[in-house]
Amino acid sequence: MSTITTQMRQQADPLWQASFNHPFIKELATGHLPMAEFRYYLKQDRFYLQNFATLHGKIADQIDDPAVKKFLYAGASGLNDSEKEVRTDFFQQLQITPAEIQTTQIAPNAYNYVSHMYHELYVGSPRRACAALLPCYWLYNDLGKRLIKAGSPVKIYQAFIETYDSPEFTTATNQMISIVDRLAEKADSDERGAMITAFVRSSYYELHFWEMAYRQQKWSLAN
Ligand SMILES: Cc1ncc(C[n+]2csc(CCO)c2C)c(N)n1
Repeated sequence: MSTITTQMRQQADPLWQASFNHPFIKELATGHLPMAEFRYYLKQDRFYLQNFATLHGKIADQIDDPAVKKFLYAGASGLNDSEKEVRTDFFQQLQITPAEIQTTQIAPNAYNYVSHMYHELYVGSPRRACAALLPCYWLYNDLGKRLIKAGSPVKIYQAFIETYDSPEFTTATNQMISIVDRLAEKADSDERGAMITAFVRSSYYELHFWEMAYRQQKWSLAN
């Protein structure tokens, strides 16, 4: 029997391929991505990252396994250091001020993605919530490894790519993959199925996060 994370990755593959081929990613690499779209992404991602850290803590509260608890509490205390530093830097470079952040409306896909993760924890289980967190690490690590080969001619895009290719981030990703595999060992087949669904749905929201930024999505039909 293959591991649950292998099954997850296989089932989500069409969504992952669509992320790798999304114009936001392609243009990030060529340097043609309009800065307005990257700024939009960063502002929406701020909301995502804050909730992502909060969720780590809330899941850790409910998990028994001490090693998993420790990993999640570390994630709750903030993002990994390089990601945090790089984001502060980006906001300064692009002059995204606290006032601009305050007046930013959270867009539908960012809201839906975060809501999905809370749903997995509070209506589902801590195991399902961990499965929902995994594409965040894993997809970005895969993207980092792919994009680093050619890099980007735009300095800030290159810095963004480098964050996700670092050895620390690869280690964290591998730890999270092992955690999900371990949590699945004691789950029955319904729960395992629900974990896979949670992972595939997060992969969908990851894909639509690029689309959201590329289209500068709003709460209206006209875009
Ligand atoms: C929509 C979205 N998905 C994933 C990440 C990447 N990411 C966010 S938190 C974290 C864990 C450790 O820092 C990682 C890898 C992102 N930035 N935005």
